[in-house]
Amino acid sequence: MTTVSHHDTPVLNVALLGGGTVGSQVARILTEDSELLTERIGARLNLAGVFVRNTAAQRDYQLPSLLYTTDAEELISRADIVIELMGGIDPARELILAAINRGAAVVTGNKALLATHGTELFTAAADQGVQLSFEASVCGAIPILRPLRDSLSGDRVTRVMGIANGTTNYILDQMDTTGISFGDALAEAQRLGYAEADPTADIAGHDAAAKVAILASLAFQAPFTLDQVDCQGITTITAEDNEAAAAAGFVIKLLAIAERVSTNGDDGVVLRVHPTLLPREHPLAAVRGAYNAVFVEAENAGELMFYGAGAGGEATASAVMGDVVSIAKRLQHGGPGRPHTPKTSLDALEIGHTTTSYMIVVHAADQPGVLATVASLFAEQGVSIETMQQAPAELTPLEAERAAAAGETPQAVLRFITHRGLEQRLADTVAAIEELDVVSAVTSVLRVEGN
Ligand SMILES: NC(=O)C1=CN([C@@H]2O[C@H](COP(=O)(O)OP(=O)(O)OC[C@H]3O[C@@H](n4cnc5c(N)ncnc54)[C@H](O)[C@@H]3O)[C@@H](O)[C@H]2O)C=CC1
Ligand SMILES: N[C@@H](CC=O)C(=O)O
Ligand code: NA
Repeated sequence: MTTVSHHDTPVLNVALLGGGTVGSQVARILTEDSELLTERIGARLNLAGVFVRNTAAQRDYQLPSLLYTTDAEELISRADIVIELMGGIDPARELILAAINRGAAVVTGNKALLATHGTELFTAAADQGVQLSFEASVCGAIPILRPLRDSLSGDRVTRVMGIANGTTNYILDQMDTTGISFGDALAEAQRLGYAEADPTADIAGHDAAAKVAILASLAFQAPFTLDQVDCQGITTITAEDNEAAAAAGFVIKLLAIAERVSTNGDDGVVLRVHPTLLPREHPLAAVRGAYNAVFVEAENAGELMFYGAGAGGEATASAVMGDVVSIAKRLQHGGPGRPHTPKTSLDALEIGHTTTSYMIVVHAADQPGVLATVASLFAEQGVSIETMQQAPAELTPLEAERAAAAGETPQAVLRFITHRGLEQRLADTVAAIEELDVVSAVTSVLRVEGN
């Protein structure tokens, strides 16, 4: 079905099923990043149409109205790659099968479907020799499925454990840190595009259960389904639970766990999703908002941790597009696709171009006006001060005696932490401070990141 455009660039037709939170962002990337994608793939991705319920509805990213259609079959018949972002079981299942049977490759983010009808879909794809990719279905933007399937395929995974649902993590985090009610936190998660169309799937744990079934299928190389997961959601968590957990030094997280178990001659995998108390210093306790994180334990690799945005339109669209580009490269070039060819036109820039913040420790005369003088140098460079602390310089008794005898001005230590600013301006500020007569030394300049 690949066609050639009038510029001799081959064209791959893409059908998008669903134009909601994630679908809209995929449409945006296909449109706005078309040139970049063409350069990476060696073929142009042509968005042939978007299957929706209502062609007249307003969307997060609006395409020309001609591209919206309610005729999925016709759209699929014109596609090399079909991206399913509708959610739900039917008609998503039937449409994916129709695409596969027509020889189109499929990308989906539909964990509910894969965790219930995965075997049927993967068998159909294998029979037809087409790709079915689904990185977006588990933990949004986090590349977790490909590492499990490919990178760890020479190892034996023993356990997968993590936070796999953004909505519930957001709700629990908001309840824990702001005291907001369950209902308000859920409404906010829906507004931000984290929740499923029916958020019961999130709060009852079914979404995390579907994800852990998919994770386990790849980790243990055996098919697992949603109904095999022991699942408890967060609907029963009360403010009292939160208070008791906090008082004991814990935080409540909804964990999804799949582990290889061999007890009393039974060898298999236990799959579970439930609210869990974690010590506040545990790495998973620090996973805030709609972020997800997954620990993978393997016999030879040891412990690995994957972390990133677990939900949201843009983040999830990134994972969808990763699958699309990978498939498109294979369709275009065969095998694993064209090797990565770096762009030579992109320059490596000097560090002065970056933005960061500084901690600057200044030893200066402890006398009126000095602080204002030093602070004015920040202002001159447009550097904003986040915090400033002043303390008298700590001298040993011997040093103090010697300084007094020499008639030296008492010294103060000023410690500044700046807001983020252009590195060059921060460096220039430090140089200007060092020039001041009232400054005896700048004793420490360190960059601050992660603030
Ligand atoms: N929102 C998120 O953060 C993430 C979502 N996903 C998955 O991606 C998929 C899409 O999610 P969202 O974009 O959030 O959903 P959404 O509810 O915002 O969008 C769904 C779209 O599909 C269309 N649609 C649904 N059923 C249809 C039908 N029967 N006929 C025609 N059109 C239909 C809707 O009109 C809408 O345009 C789901 O499978 C979801 O589980 C996966 C990872 C993250
Ligand atoms: N509803 C899901 C969306 C991503 O998979 C979540 O909250 O994690
Ligand atoms: Na992912």
